[in-house]
Amino acid sequence: MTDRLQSVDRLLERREAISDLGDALRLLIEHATATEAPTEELRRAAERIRQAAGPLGERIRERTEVAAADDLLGGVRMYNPVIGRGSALAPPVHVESSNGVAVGTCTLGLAYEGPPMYAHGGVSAMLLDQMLGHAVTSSGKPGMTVQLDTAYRKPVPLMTALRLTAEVSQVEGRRVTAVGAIATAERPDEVLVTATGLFVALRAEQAQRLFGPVMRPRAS
Ligand SMILES: CCCCCCCC(=O)SCCNC(=O)CCNC(=O)[C@H](O)C(C)(C)COP(=O)(O)OP(=O)(O)OC[C@H]1O[C@@H](n2cnc3c(N)ncnc32)[C@H](O)[C@@H]1OP(=O)(O)O
Repeated sequence: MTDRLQSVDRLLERREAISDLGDALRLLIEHATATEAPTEELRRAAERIRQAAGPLGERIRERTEVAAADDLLGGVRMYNPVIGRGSALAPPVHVESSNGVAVGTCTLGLAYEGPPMYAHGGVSAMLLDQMLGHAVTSSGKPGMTVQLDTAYRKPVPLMTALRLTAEVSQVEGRRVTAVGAIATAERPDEVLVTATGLFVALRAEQAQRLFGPVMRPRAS
């Protein structure tokens, strides 16, 4: 096997392990949120979790370093808080996007609760920001969100399969507008939350100023 194939294998294996750890953390968070276990059990669990966290903290990256398993240009972000399989915060949303249109699916557990039984409004905004971002990126003009307007028409139910949609609606020079919505998978035409986002493609000097350190090749 060539070195390149071996390193691709190692990368895939690492991503698989990161996803597995992410699944375990999400299970932990969901159980820790939903648990009505005895107080003593909570204390024991906290101790065990601290012990498990220790070795992971022995080698950590700086803010200016991209995760070794990520591929920025290829759009692989293992720890993105919406889509990242390795992120304990991410539902995670599964997204397909092309030509300025994005469709996503996810189910939100109790950890995302705002009003009882329903999602926190900030979580809905976060999901939609990400979805609009995918639509914009897939249109070939990636940018950063400079404005996000959300309208909450009906509450988003937890523990229910959701369908998220987004599409580019306008392109004006460096400014790209996209619109999106959250519905349940069962009733995709019944809109629960909508969002309109304005994205701005960065000028080269802006990209350099904001992302200079992570754009440099990794020292081996
Ligand atoms: C697939 C991956 C999906 C990822 C999805 C997640 C997306 C995100 O969440 S991004 C993170 C959140 N966003 C940010 O942190 C961005 C913070 N903002 C900034 O850093 C700056 O506003 C920046 C660099 C984007 C643009 O710089 P700024 O100096 O504001 O604007 P500038 O470059 O001069 O001009 C851009 C244009 O946008 C306009 N603009 C900027 N902000 C706004 C705004 N809030 N409303 C309306 N127009 C605006 C400007 O007026 C200008 O218009 P024109 O070209 O017609 O004169």
